Amino acid sequence: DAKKKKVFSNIRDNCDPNEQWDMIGELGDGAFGKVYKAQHKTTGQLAAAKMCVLDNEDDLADFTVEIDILSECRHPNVVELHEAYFIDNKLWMLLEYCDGGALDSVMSELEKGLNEAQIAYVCREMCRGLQFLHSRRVIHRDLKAGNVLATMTGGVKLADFGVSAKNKSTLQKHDTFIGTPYWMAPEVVLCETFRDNPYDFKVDIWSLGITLIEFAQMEPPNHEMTPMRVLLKIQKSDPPGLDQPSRWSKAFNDFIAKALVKDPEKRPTASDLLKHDFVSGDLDSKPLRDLLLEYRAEVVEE
Ligand SMILES: COc1ccc(Nc2ncnc(-c3cccnc3Nc3cc(NC(=O)c4cccc(C(F)(F)F)c4)ccc3C)n2)cc1
Repeated sequence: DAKKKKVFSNIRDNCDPNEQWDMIGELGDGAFGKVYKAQHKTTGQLAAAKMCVLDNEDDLADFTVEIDILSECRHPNVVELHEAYFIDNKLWMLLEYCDGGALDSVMSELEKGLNEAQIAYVCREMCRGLQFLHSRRVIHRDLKAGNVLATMTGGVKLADFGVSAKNKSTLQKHDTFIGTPYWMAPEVVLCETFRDNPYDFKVDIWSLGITLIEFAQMEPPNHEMTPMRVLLKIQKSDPPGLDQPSRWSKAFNDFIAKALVKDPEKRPTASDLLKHDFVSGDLDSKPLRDLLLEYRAEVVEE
């Protein structure tokens, strides 16, 4: 039938990825199954391979939303899907391997936040990724340092390892699912987002602002509070800012203030923010590449 046909449009049916790829290491054990570091047997290309066991066909339908998004959203600042396979009730997704890892791991391994030059460069790349996703009517909904991947050549890629809105329906079947609240926009906390609300995509702009504070301070605002307390605080309080504003430039403080506007209609778009002087200068990837070399040295040492 048409639906089944559609489901297999981006997926290789009944091909075994292990024929073309060697699993050479483990990258994580996600909510939906294992993630491996994989190497192509002939080209040597590296990939991150996620294998999910699907107990029935309609779970497959949920995962094809993610595959459709990744297949349609090809952009330098969005993680790239190489292949998807479906065999023996197992769904495999192989993505380009980002050899710098996720930026929250970099900060926790080095036990320090990013400096302003690194933050400005990463911020510009994230805004470009968001501008692209939003132009494709895709809302990320779970932006945070843990969902930003880097490459040793200075690439910055938006990813989504959690169980975000794309697969939310799977989770809502079992229980109500609320993501980590620290990065959550006020309108999400107040459940003011409703069907085809034209400002829904603005939730990513708020989370971007919170993620910039996370890059600067290693943790998002209110990280010391329980998730429930944070939900109340976000909707009640004025927008957060940097703990020590004087340590940072006026442009950085101003960019955060612009992104963290409580009213989504007044909050700027990613395109608006790309004109801000915090990210419109001549930004270089070198500060970020140097940080990743430091991180690699640390990790290799262990
Ligand atoms: C621990 O050290 C490392 C070192 C390198 C890496 N590099 C790396 N590179 C690429 N992917 C991954 C990865 C790690 C753990 C789990 N999943 C990963 N990638 C991945 C992402 C996805 N999906 C998305 O990123 C995604 C899903 C929905 C929407 C979107 C977006 F909106 F951003 F486009 C993105 C699907 C399958 C996989 C294997 N990890 C990670 C950890």
